[in-house]
Amino acid sequence: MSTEELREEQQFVSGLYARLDALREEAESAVQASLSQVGNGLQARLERDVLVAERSGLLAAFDAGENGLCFGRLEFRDGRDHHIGRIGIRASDTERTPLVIDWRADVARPFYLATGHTPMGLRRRRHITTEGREVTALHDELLDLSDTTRTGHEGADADEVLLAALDSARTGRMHDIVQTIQAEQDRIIRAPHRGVLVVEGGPGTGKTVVALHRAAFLLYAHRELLAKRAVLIVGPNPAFLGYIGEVLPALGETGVLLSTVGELFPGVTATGTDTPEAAEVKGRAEMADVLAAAVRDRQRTPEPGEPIVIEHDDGDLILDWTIADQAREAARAADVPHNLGRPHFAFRVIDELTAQLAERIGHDPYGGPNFLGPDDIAQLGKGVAASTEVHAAIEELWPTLTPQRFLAEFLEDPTGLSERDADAVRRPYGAPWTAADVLLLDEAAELLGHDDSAVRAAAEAERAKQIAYAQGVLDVSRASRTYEFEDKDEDDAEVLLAHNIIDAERMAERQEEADHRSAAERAAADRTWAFGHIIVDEAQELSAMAWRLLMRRCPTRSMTLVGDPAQTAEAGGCGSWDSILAPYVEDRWEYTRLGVNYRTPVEIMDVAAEVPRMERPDFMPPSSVRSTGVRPWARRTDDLAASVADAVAAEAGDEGRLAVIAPRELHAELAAELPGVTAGQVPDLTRPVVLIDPRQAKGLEFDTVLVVEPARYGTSDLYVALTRATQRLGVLYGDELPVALKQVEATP
Ligand SMILES: Nc1ncnc2c1ncn2[C@@H]1O[C@H](COP(=O)(O)OP(=O)(O)OP(=O)(O)O)[C@@H](O)[C@H]1O
Repeated sequence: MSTEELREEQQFVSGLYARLDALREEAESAVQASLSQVGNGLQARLERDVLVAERSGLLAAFDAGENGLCFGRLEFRDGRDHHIGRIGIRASDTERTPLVIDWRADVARPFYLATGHTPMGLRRRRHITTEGREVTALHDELLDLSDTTRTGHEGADADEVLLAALDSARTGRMHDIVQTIQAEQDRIIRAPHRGVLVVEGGPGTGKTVVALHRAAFLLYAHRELLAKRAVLIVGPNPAFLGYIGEVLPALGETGVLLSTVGELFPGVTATGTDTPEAAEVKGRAEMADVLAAAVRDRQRTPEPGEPIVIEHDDGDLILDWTIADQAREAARAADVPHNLGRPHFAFRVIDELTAQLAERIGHDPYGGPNFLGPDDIAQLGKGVAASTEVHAAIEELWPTLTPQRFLAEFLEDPTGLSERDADAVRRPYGAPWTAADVLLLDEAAELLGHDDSAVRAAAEAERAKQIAYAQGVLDVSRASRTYEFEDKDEDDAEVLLAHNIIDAERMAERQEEADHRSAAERAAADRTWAFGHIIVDEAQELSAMAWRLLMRRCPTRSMTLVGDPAQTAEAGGCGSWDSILAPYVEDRWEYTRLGVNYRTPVEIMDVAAEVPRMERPDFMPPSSVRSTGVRPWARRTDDLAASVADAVAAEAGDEGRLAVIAPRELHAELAAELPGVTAGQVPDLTRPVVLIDPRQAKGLEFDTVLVVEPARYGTSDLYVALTRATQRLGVLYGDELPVALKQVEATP
């Protein structure tokens, strides 16, 4: 191995870190300086906020660069020579020479795609492995086979770097894969952002990690749009979101909101749980019609012949069926949500009651015209409109409803459902909200609408004021040149932030953002937010009502959906991509498949595949990239807790993570024998031993997995549980072993 090459590369990388330090220092002192700036009034504050916001974005990216800043090098046949890194950095010379190219730039693509067959102009591709700031290894691949020069770092196996990554001990947090993205994954990561892209693949094929890198790529390629509108990533549960939460920050990206669907109704925290039956009913597409009908039911009339009699200073007002029915028809004809229809209803009722009063008061007993003129009638109308009794009657017939009140009342006494379904969802008023309720609350919010015209008008006026103000600031700044908006390292900013001009509108937006929150935070607090792109993981689990909610959050339908129908566990999960997508985009969506399993070694995958094969004999799992030579084992026991504890002691290594996957009803008993174990709804996955149930295991991975009482799981839950291990799998049971696992029992 040539130490000279290693030394040269180390020199380059050290220089790169020195530049990173200088840039970071510059950004930090700019932030400090502007924070301590005591300027005069609003203008100074605005300048300061803009600067701090921009520099903080830079700082996040610089921090991301700290680990694995540079991991590759491309030497082209035409003499071009580029280093590839986690972020792009330029030199401080006048040309702003690129020192390291962002992995997302086009020029970096051959790093992931070039092969001996299609070298894409490359002569040599180098993988640079670092620990901290130290270069520890180089792996070279010669793509131009006619080239006879050698560096001494040519590996026997081009996949050495990939295999080392796959074999490494797990930490309880997902890591990025920028160094080893595979060609089939790269194509998905960089696919055009418009429209719906479906990514299907078996366990461990990298669906999640690819989706996250796609988010990073899209934020890079469409920064102006996506930084403003934010990207939403939807995952199945909070533990999973914690597991994947560090990938994007490690890539320098923070403009992303990670959420479960159940967290997408601001102001509501779902703490309750549904029975599987209730969740299934609540997730059905027909719930949209059921709720719409329930809203119409709240638009009432008095019974014919039983009018509401309203006492009024000028005599009783009779609100009968005819008046209410006509007012209701008029309000419904306006074709607006319920709460916005209420003023139409109220207007009609007040009008009719006023006419009634005028008829009575101004009536000419001798048959002449009414005594009252238009002014008198208008005066009467004002009196009717001001009457609290009249308003109470209107409220009774067409109440103003919040989604929460409407849904709580509906669930207390469900209408429009079969008796069995109604029994499944019925529950007392005020019971805690569940994740499936959130879908119904969102639907209800659409049906009910919110009369916020006054609030919106005020917000628009405020925004216009801010734009005018920002324009003034820009004019002054241009004239006096007392401060610079442009980054001194503007080209770096171009690489990192893709901006260089601040216009008045953007500046006004910045001002709005600066005092409070990022786009992602604002999106989290706004039910009507339209995201720039939505990525849905474990998409096969979402119900029809969940899809309605998500589609409302993404009117442009710029979405990436990843999932594996064979891992569908929820009864309400949608069957096929077709049935999910047809109502929204018909057949205008792209489908792609990932076929290689990077997680589970072939020994474990062979066992796991038997499970779905029981139901579908032609089932083909993704092919595993690795083989460990370690076969899974199964053991029968009369003392489950003690045997699990023994197995944990025997299997847990010094490094890495072990998961005991067991039915929830056994958790207390097992945890008692496992000191230091982490369990519960959101277990700390970074701890060495974790106790979870099969549903919680979704999307996660561990070095070693012990599956307990597998006969108690459904097919897909068992398949998920068996495919979580990167190294070793053991099965412990007291009841019985499912037929699909009989072959494992035979192993010693
Ligand atoms: N190109 C790659 N380089 C290094 N590691 C990779 C690569 N692709 C996937 N992996 C690793 O493989 C493992 C499985 O990836 P991931 O969790 O994204 O798979 P998945 O398809 O979402 O699986 P599941 O459906 O079982 O949840 C992760 O540890 C991931 O980092």
